[in-house]
Amino acid sequence: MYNVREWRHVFKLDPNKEIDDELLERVCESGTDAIVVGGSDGVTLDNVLELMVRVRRFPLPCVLEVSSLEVVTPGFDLYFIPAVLNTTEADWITGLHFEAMKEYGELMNPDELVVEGYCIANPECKAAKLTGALKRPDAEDISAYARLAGHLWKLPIFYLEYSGKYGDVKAAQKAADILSETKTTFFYGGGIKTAEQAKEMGQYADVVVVGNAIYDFPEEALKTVTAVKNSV
Ligand SMILES: CC(C)=CCC/C(C)=C/CC/C(C)=C/CC/C(C)=C/CC/C(C)=C/CC/C(C)=C/CC/C(C)=C/COP(=O)(O)OP(=O)(O)O
Ligand SMILES: O=P(O)(O)OC[C@@H](O)CO
Ligand SMILES: [Mg+2]
Repeated sequence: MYNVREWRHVFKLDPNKEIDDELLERVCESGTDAIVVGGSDGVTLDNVLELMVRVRRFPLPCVLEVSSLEVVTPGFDLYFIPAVLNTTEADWITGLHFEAMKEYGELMNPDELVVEGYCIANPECKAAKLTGALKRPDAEDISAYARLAGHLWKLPIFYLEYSGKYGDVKAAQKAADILSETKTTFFYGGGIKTAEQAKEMGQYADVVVVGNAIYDFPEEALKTVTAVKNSV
């Protein structure tokens, strides 16, 4: 299932964090729709390849979320390419992407690349500090970014990112309303620690992303899959 429009839930695994074989197996066999390999610091080609090989033993899509040029490598089913909508630093919107086109343009298969319009709504998270997305967008701003991604740029994915912090449910609801009129798939990620939270965001987001909870609260994290899939 390589069409993100059909997904409801993904686990994001951080190559810079340890996960044992038993937990990895439970994560990959949980019924989640895909594994996204990504993180914003300490991500190297070595730890990306190591995790890719381990995830590849399981029959579900394995996606690399490209956070630096160093980790671009063949072998994944899909490549998610973040472009940060709410930064003024051009490197994170088109700059590194331009460098990537120069370096990998002739090698890449465009069908495997999926652009994510990122709205980073937690200015304290690492990705916000890295990319200079330091102004907290309010619900109205988030709606405007959803319109930018969905109506104007017609991106495949709008990603409302609260990395590490549970987000504003009303803002997610408004973004969902806007994106429901478009072909853009709405990803929500950030701070989901319980099945209840996953279910709540799953009412609005097309795809719910669970990251840190896998490492911090694995039993609860595993329950988020059915919670999202059973929500409307
Ligand atoms: C044959 C071959 C080589 C094929 C490959 C084809 C290919 C993939 C070509 C590259 C195409 C391309 C356009 C690449 C883009 C290059 C690039 C570096 C773009 C910039 C991306 C970007 C904006 C990064 C900023 C950081 C960011 C938004 C990361 C997203 C992930 C994220 C937010 C993780 C959360 O971080 P985490 O570490 O989990 O944080 P916590 O510790 O707080 O949890
Ligand atoms: O790690 P958490 O807070 O679950 O966030 C998931 C993902 O959106 C991070 O990019
Ligand atoms: Mg993380």
